[in-house]
Amino acid sequence: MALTTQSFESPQALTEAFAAQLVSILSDGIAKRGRASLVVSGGRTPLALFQTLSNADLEWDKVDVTLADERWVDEADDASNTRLVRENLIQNKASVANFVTLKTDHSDAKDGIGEAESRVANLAQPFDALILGMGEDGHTASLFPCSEQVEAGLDMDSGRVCIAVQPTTAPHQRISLTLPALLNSRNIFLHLTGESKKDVLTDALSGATEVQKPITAVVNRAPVTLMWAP
Ligand SMILES: O=C1O[C@H](COP(=O)(O)O)[C@@H](O)[C@H](O)[C@H]1O
Repeated sequence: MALTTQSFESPQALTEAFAAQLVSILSDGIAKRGRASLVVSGGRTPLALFQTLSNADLEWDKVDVTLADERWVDEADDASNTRLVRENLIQNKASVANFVTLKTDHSDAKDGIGEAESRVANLAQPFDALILGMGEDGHTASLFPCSEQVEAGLDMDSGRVCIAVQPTTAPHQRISLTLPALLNSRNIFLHLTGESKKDVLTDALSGATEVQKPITAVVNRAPVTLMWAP
């Protein structure tokens, strides 16, 4: 297990420090390789981070942004992670970034997998930075422990980059990057706020199986930096 924790006294302090680290990583990626890639998560946790990042000085026209997972809803829907990213991150100075979405026009996520994988394949990899979130059930990206697809999503030998997921304890069909696709990242962050999420992570890392708490599958295989504030 390789988890390094950076704790902050407030969500605002976390946001500022995290944004600065991401800018440094992405700038370094641009300097070394000409472009940089950032994989973000949806949900509520990254909202302030997205807003702060969107105002950061960076050669955003050389940055590719995509999502670790998406709810299979129209972009106009409040639950759309794409909408969240467009309205909060792909704004201001970051409005010129190349945002690659996972959602396709197919009505079923299973039918959109091929197209989504082709889009991701066009991005330079390994990704420079991956920001994961985590749900109270230990899911990360949309690798839900309650879903029939969790084992396939965690399969390191599947050869798949994306998977369609139907959670039974959360709304909406999903598309998610698979575990091997997520791990194909130079810098992996887990972004959590609040005591209860920290407790979930501590419990998960003290004996749960990867299928029970998919976040452990990431921490078991790669260096992960936990960015946490109360
Ligand atoms: O459904 C999702 O949940 C997780 C956690 O979201 P949060 O609202 O608790 O921050 C998120 O990481 C994932 O991208 C999202 O689709």
